[in-house]
Amino acid sequence: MSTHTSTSKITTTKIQAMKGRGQIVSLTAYTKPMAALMDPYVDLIIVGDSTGMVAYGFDSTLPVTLDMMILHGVAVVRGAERACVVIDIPFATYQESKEQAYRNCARVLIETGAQAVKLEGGMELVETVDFLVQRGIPVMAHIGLRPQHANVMGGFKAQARTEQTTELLIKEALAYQHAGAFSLLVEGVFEAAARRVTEAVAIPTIGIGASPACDGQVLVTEDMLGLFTDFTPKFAKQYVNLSSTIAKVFAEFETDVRSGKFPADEHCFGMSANHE
Ligand SMILES: Nc1nc(=O)c2c([nH]1)NC[C@@H]1CN(c3ccc(C(=O)N[C@@H](CCC(=O)O)C(=O)O)cc3)CN21
Ligand SMILES: CC(C)C(=O)C(=O)O
Ligand SMILES: [Mg+2]
Repeated sequence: MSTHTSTSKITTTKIQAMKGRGQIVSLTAYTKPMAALMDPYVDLIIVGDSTGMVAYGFDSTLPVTLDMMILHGVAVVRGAERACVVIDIPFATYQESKEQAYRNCARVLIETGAQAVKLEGGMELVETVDFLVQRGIPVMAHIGLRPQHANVMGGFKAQARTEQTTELLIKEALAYQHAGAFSLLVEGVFEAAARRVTEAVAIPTIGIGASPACDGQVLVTEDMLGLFTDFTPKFAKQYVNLSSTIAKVFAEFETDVRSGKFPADEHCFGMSANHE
């Protein structure tokens, strides 16, 4: 049951103010019906570039385009009455320059009506985030495991295991806060690092594979529902296996069609009372 009493839109400033007031609840969505189903229960909906792996079958998020994110963003915004909607900006559409980032992030917000964008980065992207926020674009900064960096990192590997890498993560988090990010997405980091980052910054941390120490939690919805089975990150809790339910329905449909049980009279035009 949702604890929210009003149906007014949750803004990025409301999300920012939720730090220290209980856990922030978030899930990913790529379509209108999923967004509408989760809207009463979540504070934040992230239109993730994980859609490239979950819905399109790519083996990384790199081939996802700005046009794909905009179309999914349009759909999700139509299903999200109250949750804050944040859209992932895909690989190679913001790293070239802060002007390129502004042009593409502005296009995403204008064409979708979402509240904010999410960008993956380290220290190299702080100046860009500052540029965007000063010009009216709310940014969630995605730190730690950055799937768009998988080719440089040698795959999807947990981050901030050592004291040195933990200190770098804290430095990045503080720099993004200073640049005006309204929140941080912290992915795939060791518990001690997530806890120290969350304690160090005044903006909320939303974790995925980043321990309960964060100010909020997000999961890829298809992982939680058992609708994505190509791989399972250690941090993905599967609440239900909808894949097996759906497969059973498809098998039943096959049986019905092959046996002539479907369609029945009630599914057909002109077959009700009198056959000539
Ligand atoms: N369906 C889905 N769920 C996700 O969480 C997700 C995506 N797709 N696509 C984009 C990224 C990729 N992510 C991933 C993918 C794989 C692992 C993984 O298999 N990790 C291993 C090894 C970790 C290590 O070596 O440190 C694990 O056991 O969790 C983690 C995150 C998270 N994101
Ligand atoms: C970590 C999650 C929210 C993400 O970036 C994605 O789904 O693409
Ligand atoms: Mg992403």
